[in-house]
Amino acid sequence: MSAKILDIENVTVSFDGFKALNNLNFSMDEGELRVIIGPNGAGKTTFLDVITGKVQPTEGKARFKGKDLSKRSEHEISRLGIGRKFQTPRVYLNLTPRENLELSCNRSKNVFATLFQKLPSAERRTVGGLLETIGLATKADIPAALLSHGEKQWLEIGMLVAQSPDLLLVDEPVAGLTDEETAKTGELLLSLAQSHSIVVIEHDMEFVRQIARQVTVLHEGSVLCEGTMGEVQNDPRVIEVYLGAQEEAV
Ligand SMILES: Nc1ncnc2c1ncn2[C@@H]1O[C@H](COP(=O)(O)OP(=O)(O)OP(=O)(O)O)[C@@H](O)[C@H]1O
Repeated sequence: MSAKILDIENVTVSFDGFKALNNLNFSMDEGELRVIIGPNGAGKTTFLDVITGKVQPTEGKARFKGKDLSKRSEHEISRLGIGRKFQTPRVYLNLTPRENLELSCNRSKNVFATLFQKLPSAERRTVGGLLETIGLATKADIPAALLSHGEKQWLEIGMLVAQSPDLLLVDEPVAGLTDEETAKTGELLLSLAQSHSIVVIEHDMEFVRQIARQVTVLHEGSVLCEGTMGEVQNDPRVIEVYLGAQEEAV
């Protein structure tokens, strides 16, 4: 039996009686890349909030590598090895991509120490490798403010990876990106999936098709169905609550 990196058991989250998650059960193996889709309000963000400790379950348990996450702070959970990428990039715009990555490699030191002290050679190599991985080697030393929206997203993904998490949670990484940037983001996540477990939330179906192996569909706070992209997109329940509505909107 392979180890479960995430195990969510009968989790309910109530906001004043409204169940944003409703008896949700979900598990994921170590090394998996899982895409989560579902209509607006299905509970996708709340699901990530439970994993990162931002929201506590009203009922049920969330476990990471067998460790109960309840009553742990967001900071503690991040130190256990869970990194989260929010929808809008959070990079230091006045610093260069290299400096942003150096800071992330070295969270325990303060900003000035990181910027003005020489990094140990192993860390310099890591930053160099990360700049290659995220496709920003040629823009490593310009202010991050000059990067495109897509490049800022890749930089933030790189900053997350620099902290060596075992599990990456990535919320709508291609919203607002060009088609070319979207395809490159897919390649980046697929390459990171070789060495990390990753959960991606996304609405862009082209992108989901590009990266998805296993897809979980959330609806009204519960798992509606799970399977390969082919299985999920032909499931009449998914077409009814999600994909059908998406096509009408196009
Ligand atoms: N703090 C809160 N207080 C009250 N209701 C909330 C709170 N957070 C979320 N909700 C409600 O819970 C439901 C699930 O929200 P959530 O943001 O998790 O959905 P989602 O699937 O991420 O949606 P979207 O695709 O629009 O981002 C929504 O109806 C939302 O209004």
